[in-house]
Amino acid sequence: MIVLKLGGSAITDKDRPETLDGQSLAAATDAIASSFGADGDGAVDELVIVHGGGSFGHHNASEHGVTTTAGSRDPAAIHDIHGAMTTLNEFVLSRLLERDVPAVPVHPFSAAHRDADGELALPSGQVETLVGEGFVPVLHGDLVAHVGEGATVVSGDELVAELACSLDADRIGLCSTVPGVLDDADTVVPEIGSFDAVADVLGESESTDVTGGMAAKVQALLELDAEASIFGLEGIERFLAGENPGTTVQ
Ligand SMILES: Nc1ncnc2c1ncn2[C@@H]1O[C@H](COP(=O)(O)OP(=O)(O)OP(=O)(O)O)[C@@H](O)[C@H]1O
Ligand SMILES: C=C(C)CCOP(=O)(O)O
Repeated sequence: MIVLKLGGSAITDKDRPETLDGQSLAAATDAIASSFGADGDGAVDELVIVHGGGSFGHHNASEHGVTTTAGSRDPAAIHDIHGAMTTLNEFVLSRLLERDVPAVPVHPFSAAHRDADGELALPSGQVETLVGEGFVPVLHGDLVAHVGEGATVVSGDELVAELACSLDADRIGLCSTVPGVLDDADTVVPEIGSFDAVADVLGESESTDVTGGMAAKVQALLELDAEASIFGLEGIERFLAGENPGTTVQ
């Protein structure tokens, strides 16, 4: 079982609200299509995809003052933010379907919630069953009901971390707009074993981002038992083939 996140910054133009990066999304979905269901060694047949928001959720959430901890009880705000994410989800699904990947949507807003402490509960039975039936479930960063807050943002990275545990994933990959975690000299750090070792170079996203950029990503991955990779678009095919492109977080 592989859990792969397509970062919003990799598949959208993060600086222009609700703008797809069509070329990058095509490259990502080409890479997935050539690995999923392929014959021979290393073929991928159990895959869950999660995508982030990029320019399709962060701008909306930011305008409404909604983050992973500060929520909203305004139905219009909720429709706006969730609607932006389902629009992007439709684009991702259609590009995958065009390439014969049996992709189907799973919307976290309808399934997950946070308790009063912000702990996320995400059922995974539907995802596991869909995978067992030959589908590729495609989840996305979204809003979730949050006790005492209305609804707050859940990032794709958080969903990946939850699914990795509940599905006991063998491999976890995060594709972003960078080729991995970069050091001061913009060189890819091959391995990260502790947050302190890289805290100085880890920052937020350069674009509007309500979920914490690279620092939050690394923190979420360090909490997992399994190792995870962070890589750029060019790394997807290698990752799906069993290699460790970019940065390995363990
Ligand atoms: N040390 C670092 N190495 C690499 N990127 C970093 C670093 N520090 C901060 N960043 C920023 O983190 C960004 C990646 O995080 P971001 O949350 O934007 O990624 P994403 O998951 O692809 O997008 P989204 O959150 O929209 O799904 C990079 O584009 C870069 O601007
Ligand atoms: C902003 C929203 C609604 C989702 C963000 O998901 P992410 O891009 O994975 O952080």
